[in-house]
Amino acid sequence: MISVAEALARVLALAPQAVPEQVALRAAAGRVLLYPALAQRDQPPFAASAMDGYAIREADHVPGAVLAVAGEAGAGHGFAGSLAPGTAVRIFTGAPVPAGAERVVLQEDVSRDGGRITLGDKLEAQTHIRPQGADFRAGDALEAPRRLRPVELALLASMNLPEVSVARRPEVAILATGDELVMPGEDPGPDQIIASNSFALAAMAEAAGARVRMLPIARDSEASLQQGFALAEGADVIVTIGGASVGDHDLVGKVAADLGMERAFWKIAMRPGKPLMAGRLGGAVMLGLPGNPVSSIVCAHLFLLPLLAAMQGLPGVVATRRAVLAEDLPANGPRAHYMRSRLEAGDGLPRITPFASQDSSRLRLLTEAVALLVRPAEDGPRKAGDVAQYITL
Ligand SMILES: Nc1nc2c(c(=O)[nH]1)N[C@H]1C(S)=C(S)[C@@H](COP(=O)(O)OP(=O)(O)OC[C@H]3O[C@@H](n4cnc5c(N)ncnc54)[C@H](O)[C@@H]3O)O[C@H]1N2
Ligand code: MOO
Repeated sequence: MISVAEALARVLALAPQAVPEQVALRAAAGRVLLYPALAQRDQPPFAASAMDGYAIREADHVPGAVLAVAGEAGAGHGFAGSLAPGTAVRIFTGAPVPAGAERVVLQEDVSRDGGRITLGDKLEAQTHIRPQGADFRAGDALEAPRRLRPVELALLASMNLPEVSVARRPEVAILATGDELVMPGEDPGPDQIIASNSFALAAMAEAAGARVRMLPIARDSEASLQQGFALAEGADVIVTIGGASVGDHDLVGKVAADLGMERAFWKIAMRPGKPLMAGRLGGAVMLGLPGNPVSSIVCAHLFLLPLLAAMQGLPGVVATRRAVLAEDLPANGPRAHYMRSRLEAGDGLPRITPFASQDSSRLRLLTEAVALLVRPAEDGPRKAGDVAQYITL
């Protein structure tokens, strides 16, 4: 059995390059910007007032100075002339600062009498002027690749970019397999259970930028699985659930191989998730996830999400963080163990406690977990207080 790191490297080696597509800014939320986006103009495009008040010359900035108000500058409507000595221009937040003006005094700090203002006794050091290009200059880049959050959309808009080049969303086909499965809301027979994993996997894939095609459940027969794979035609990633192990009804690997799947691996030194398989099937990457709900979801965190990231031009990494063990742990076996755990605040690093049961069928327990404690294969016994790695769920 190969290690988790080797398995991830082989999965990422299957990832095709990101395909660029041009989309309107309104459709770009959550998408991955593939190339640096260059500002088309300075922002602000002119020296702008940061406050409502009066634009004046530096030489006139003396306590008690009396200045004649020569005109007005509003946001969107600048003052046409230039500011003569001994004069002020009424100015509002966002307005271009008139030529000749060197600072803005707040309206609260002056008294106005008809066409004149008198400066107060106390003067401020701040000029209340935002220099041209203070936020960014024409040609400045929003670096890529990066996933676009709301704030980046606002930045791209202010750079005057109505469209951006983002990675095409990979399409993921999800194929649950098993005679025992029915969909939620259907009428399960006495030996049946409800298919649950696909709902978590679909949501995870969509949150990672993919489009999802949820296929009808395939039965434990070669014909039904072949039909399932046929329905996955055209998808970029085919995720199967279940039928991956060694039982007589675990036919996913066989049917995929018959259809020409080039296997990258089957079985990894990992718990949960041992029977994971991966390969290339036609134009798609195939990930064969184990059926146990926790196993499939943990494998999706460790392999499907990095794969989808890589397919969109992002690094395919699983971020780990550090925590302190809240209790002693016995030595780990030959498979890396991803233990469902809770976290609590500590002094410095958080404290992590794995649940007593790590049964890979227990979804409800998984909903209580916020972290997966990573126990490397063959890790020795650990003491409370030792530092360990975890993955956030
Ligand atoms: N003799 C051995 N038996 C098993 C081994 C082994 O090495 N030797 N490995 C075990 C491990 S580890 C896992 S994990 C499971 C996974 O096996 P499969 O991938 O073949 O999964 P199934 O047998 O189809 O299902 C396992 C379990 O999960 C339920 N299931 C399946 N699909 C869904 C779904 N979409 N939603 C909810 N639940 C699902 C299924 O009913 C089974 O209870 O094999 C061990 N056996
Ligand atoms: O590897 Mo299995 O996923 O432990 O239950």
